[in-house]
Amino acid sequence: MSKGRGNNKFVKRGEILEILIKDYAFGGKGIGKIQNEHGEFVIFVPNTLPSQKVKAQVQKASKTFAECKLLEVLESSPDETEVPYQEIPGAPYIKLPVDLQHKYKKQSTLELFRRIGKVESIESYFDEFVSSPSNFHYRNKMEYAFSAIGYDHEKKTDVDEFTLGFKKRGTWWCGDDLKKDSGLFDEALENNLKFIKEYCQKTGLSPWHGPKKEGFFRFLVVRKSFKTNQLLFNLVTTSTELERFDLKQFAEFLVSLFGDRVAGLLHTTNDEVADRTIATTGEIKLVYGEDKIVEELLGLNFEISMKSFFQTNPQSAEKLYSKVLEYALERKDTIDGHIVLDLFCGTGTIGQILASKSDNAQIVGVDIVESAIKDARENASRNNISGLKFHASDVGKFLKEHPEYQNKIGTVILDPARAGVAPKTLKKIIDLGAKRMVYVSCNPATQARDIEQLAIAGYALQKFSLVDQFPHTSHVESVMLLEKQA
Ligand SMILES: C[S@@+](CC[C@H](N)C(=O)[O-])C[C@H]1O[C@@H](n2cnc3c(N)ncnc32)[C@H](O)[C@@H]1O
Repeated sequence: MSKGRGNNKFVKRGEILEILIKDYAFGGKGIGKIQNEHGEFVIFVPNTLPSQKVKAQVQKASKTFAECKLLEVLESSPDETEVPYQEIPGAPYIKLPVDLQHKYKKQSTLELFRRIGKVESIESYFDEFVSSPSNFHYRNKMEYAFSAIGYDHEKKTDVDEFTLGFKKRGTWWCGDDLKKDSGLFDEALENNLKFIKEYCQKTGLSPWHGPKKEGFFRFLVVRKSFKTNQLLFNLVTTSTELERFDLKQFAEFLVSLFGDRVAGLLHTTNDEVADRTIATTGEIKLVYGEDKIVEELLGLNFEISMKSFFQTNPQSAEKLYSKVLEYALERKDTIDGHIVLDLFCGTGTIGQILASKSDNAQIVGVDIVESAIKDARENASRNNISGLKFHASDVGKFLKEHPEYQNKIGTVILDPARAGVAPKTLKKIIDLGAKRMVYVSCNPATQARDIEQLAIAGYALQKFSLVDQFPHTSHVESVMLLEKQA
C-alpha cells in the first residue's frame, strides 16, 4: 500500500487532481477514471459534465472510488454554449443545451432505480420525460445571503468585503455578489440586487461574518407570484443594532425600485449561529403590505406565506400535478366517494386539485408545518372546495393515532421532502393497505430506496414519469404509480 493513500493505491485525501470527466452519475456527479498498474479507479466530481477537464480535490477515498470537490473547470465541454447570465453555483449546467440536460437526468435516474430500487427492466415502466414550460426565469423564490467575506476571482483569494448574492461554490463562509440576472429568478429583481446591497452597505451596519458568527444583515428572501407578478420580501437580520436600521424606510426603498410589484416586506430576527433564514427562536414581523402572495395552479388560487413550502417552479408544478392527477384518476372508482390521503401535503395543492376533478372524494391532507396547514384550509375555502380535512402533524404520528384509515383507502398520495419517507412511517403507510399509491419525489435517490421496501411489501411499480422542475441543475422530480398485488 502506498504511504498516505489509506486503503487505495491511487489517490490520497486532500490531493489535487486534474481529471477528464467521462460520464455523468445521478445527482450531477461527473465521473472520471484513473488507471495505473493496479487497475482502474473511479473519481466522482459533483457539478461537472462529460468532456470537461477539471481541477478537483479528494475529499473521501475508498478502495475503488474517491469523492472530490470541484475547484475549477479547466476546459469546458464542447457541448457548452455561452449564456447572457451571471453564473451561479445553483445552476451548474446552464451552459448545456436543455435537451442534453434531459438526456443526462433520464439516464442517471433510470440507472438509480435499477441499482438502488432493484427494478429490473426499468425502461419498460418509463412513461415520459416532462420538460419545464420555461427553461429560464422559472423560479418563484430565492434566498440571497449577505457576507462579510468575498472572493477576488483574479487573485483567487478571500477578501474582506460586503457582499449580497450566493455563497461561492464549495464554501460556507465566502459570498459572491450577484451583479446581474442569473437566468433563474425574476430578471428585474436580480438586476437591482446591487442597489439593495448598496443601500444596506451605506447604513454602516455589518453583514454576517460566517467564521466569527457575528454581523447584522443575514439574508434577503424573495418570493414571486407568477399570477400577480408581485414580490414578497423577507429581510433576515440579527437583533444586535436593529434599532439603527429603519425597516419602514427600507420598505420605501424597495417600493422605489419595484413600485406596486412589492406585495410586502417581512422582517425576521435570527440570532442563532446556524446559517438559516428561519430561526427556531427568532420572530417574523410584517413591516409593510401583505404577508402573503397568491399563486394560481391549474385554475385554483393558493395563498402562500413566507414559511410554507410551495413548488418552486409553478409552471412546471402544473405539469407535475397533471401527471399525479392522470395516474390517480385512471382508477376514478378508487377516488370518487372515497377517502384519499394526501400525505406530506404542504399547502394542500394536490388534494385540492384532485378534489376539484373528482366526485365527492374525501381528501385528508397531513403536513408537519402548521402554517402550511393553515394556508391549506384557507386555500380550500377560497377555492370553494369542501370535503377536505387538513391535519398539522408528523405523518407517522398521524397514522399511529388514526388506525381507522386502515383498509379504507383506495389511493394514497405521497410527496415527501428530500429525505424520503422515514422507515417507520413507510411501514405505517404500508399498513394502510391502500390499493394504489401515487408517490411524488423531489429526490429519486430516496424514492429508489423506498420503492424497494414497497416492492417487498407487495406494491409493484406500474409506471413512472420524470419532470424537469429545475432546469440547469441536477435535480429531477419523479412521479410513480404503484399498485398492491393481490
Ligand atoms: C415536497 S413537499 C410537498 C408539498 C405538497 N405536496 C405540494 O405539492 O405543495 C414535502 C412536505 O413534507 C412536509 N414534511 C416533512 N417531514 C414531514 C413529516 N415527518 N410529517 C409530515 N410532513 C412532513 C414538509 O413540511 C413539506 O411541506
